[in-house]
Amino acid sequence: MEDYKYLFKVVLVGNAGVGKTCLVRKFTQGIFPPGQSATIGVDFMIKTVKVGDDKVKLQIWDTAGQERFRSITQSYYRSAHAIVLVYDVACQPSFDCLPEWLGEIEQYANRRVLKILVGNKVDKGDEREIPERIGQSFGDANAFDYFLETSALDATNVDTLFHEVATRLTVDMKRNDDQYDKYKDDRGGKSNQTVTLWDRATTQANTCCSKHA
Ligand SMILES: Nc1nc2c(ncn2[C@@H]2O[C@H](COP(=O)(O)OP(=O)(O)OP(=O)(O)O)[C@@H](O)[C@H]2O)c(=O)[nH]1
Repeated sequence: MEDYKYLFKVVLVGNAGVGKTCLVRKFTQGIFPPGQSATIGVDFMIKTVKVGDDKVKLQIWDTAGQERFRSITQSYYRSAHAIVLVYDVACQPSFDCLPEWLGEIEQYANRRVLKILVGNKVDKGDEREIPERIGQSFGDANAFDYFLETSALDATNVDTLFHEVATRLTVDMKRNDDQYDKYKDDRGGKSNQTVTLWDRATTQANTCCSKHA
């Protein structure tokens, strides 16, 4: 029996070079990899975090931003509980491509997916091209659940980002569990598979199992 309550799949997307791999490695391994090369296809890493008294396992999928991998990465959207869309605050084209990425999310992801917008590389200071308030208003206007700015280089908000994802998904899952329990109680303890719940089988532990280069 695995020692965690929930398993969540988190998928990072965004233009090539915005820092997706560096964010994942900073969070999972505590390092900023020197000379990080472009991701080929997809890669994943796992980290378990505590949310209150619960252990929650995050399976973090790091996708390639390059256009040529698009058909591979699209297939990872469907099973994601959260999608983290990353741009580089010092790279206007990476921000300008956000609507295109949103289109992909709408087309391929679950309608209830948690959507997080991240402006990375805030350590770049004077090189910044996208002010924080512009990122925030894009997030608000496009129904993102959460927006924040990060730096994989100096670790700004990296833990906060993934803990926020874990916390929001756990709260959501617990709410579903409560509804499920209430539903069973209402039926005198009998459950019925017609109840619509969020991907329970794959989520709950111990059940069965650059864009432009
Ligand atoms: N200054 C600064 N540089 C960063 C940061 N994060 C990543 N980088 C640099 O940006 C470049 C690209 O980083 P990656 O993590 O490979 O970017 P990616 O989004 O995974 O790129 P693809 O795998 O091609 O999609 C590397 O040279 C990193 O060193 C950051 O927070 N600050």
